[in-house]
Amino acid sequence: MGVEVAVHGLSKSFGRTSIWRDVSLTLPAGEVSVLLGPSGTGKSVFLKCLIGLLKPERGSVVIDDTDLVSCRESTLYRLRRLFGVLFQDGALFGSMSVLDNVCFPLREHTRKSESEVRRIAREKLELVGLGGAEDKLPGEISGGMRKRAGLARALVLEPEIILCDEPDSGLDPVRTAYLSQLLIDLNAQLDATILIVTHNITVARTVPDNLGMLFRRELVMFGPREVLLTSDEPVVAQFLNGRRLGPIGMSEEKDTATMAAEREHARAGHADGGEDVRGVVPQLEPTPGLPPRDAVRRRRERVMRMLPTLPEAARRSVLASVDTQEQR
Ligand SMILES: Nc1ncnc2c1ncn2[C@@H]1O[C@H](COP(=O)(O)OP(=O)(O)OP(=O)(O)O)[C@@H](O)[C@H]1O
Repeated sequence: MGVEVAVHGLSKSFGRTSIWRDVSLTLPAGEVSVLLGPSGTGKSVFLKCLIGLLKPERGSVVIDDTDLVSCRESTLYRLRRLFGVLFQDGALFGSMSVLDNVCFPLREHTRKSESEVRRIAREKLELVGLGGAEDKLPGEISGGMRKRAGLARALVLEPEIILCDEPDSGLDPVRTAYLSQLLIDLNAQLDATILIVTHNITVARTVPDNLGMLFRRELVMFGPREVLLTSDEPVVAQFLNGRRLGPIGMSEEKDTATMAAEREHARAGHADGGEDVRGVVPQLEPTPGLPPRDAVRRRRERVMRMLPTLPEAARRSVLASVDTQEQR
């Protein structure tokens, strides 16, 4: 099973520019979490801090009782082996075939024989539905296939934690839906802890067990999906509905005068865009034939324990989903 990642009081700046401060959240072991946030709020920087590629000024990232921020270089190297990362652009080597790209981490980090390396790489390519593309170069396959090849490469070292930086960027809605299903299927098969960074509202609504959001250099919220999906918090509600009306503007933050003017426009019947979808939509389930996700049972127990602390709307939604699960 995947491991828990406990982030406490994390702050990161570049020079005098603070990216975010005092971020605390726990990625529960083996569950799928999504981190949302407008462009430029530091989601990718957060992922890089989690794997120790960037060093935050303050705070801790604890995995298996070890703080990855303050540990020695050799310990960091060992802890990094727990992670598989899908970078935004897939980060494939353009001159290597898809198969060689996926073999790469095994050749670099293990002493496995060449036939074993190829066997594992082919197995992961099958898992992401790329069995037939192994001899192609990255430039010869579609963007969606490159994402899946990047995912196969992220999986070869059997990671316990999978980080996906905008797996949906550049994909059409249909391919995004396939990728979302793939992530849920992988979670059912591997039981790894997964964190997905995205702007995509549909992914945020349908994939994760837990949702969080970064805005104005802070973690606005993080918790069970029902909490954010039923939240009236203006930033969260605006983002999850893709509306112009609200605190988030084109360059991240709006002043009060702009917000007031936009409210007037909306009152006068000017369309605001957005979907205005409210409430908790059903979460994706593994493809029929795959095992059920163990995370669902563990999460149910965990969320039931925290039920008294949740807002009323979230509580009702959790109880309704528990009823549905029990009726099956
Ligand atoms: N190595 C770096 N040195 C200096 N500034 C950086 C560095 N890496 C990122 N930044 C800055 O940190 C901020 C957050 O960047 P980041 O890529 O994490 O945002 P993001 O939320 O992932 O954005 P997007 O959704 O558009 O990908 C940006 O202003 C970026 O310019």
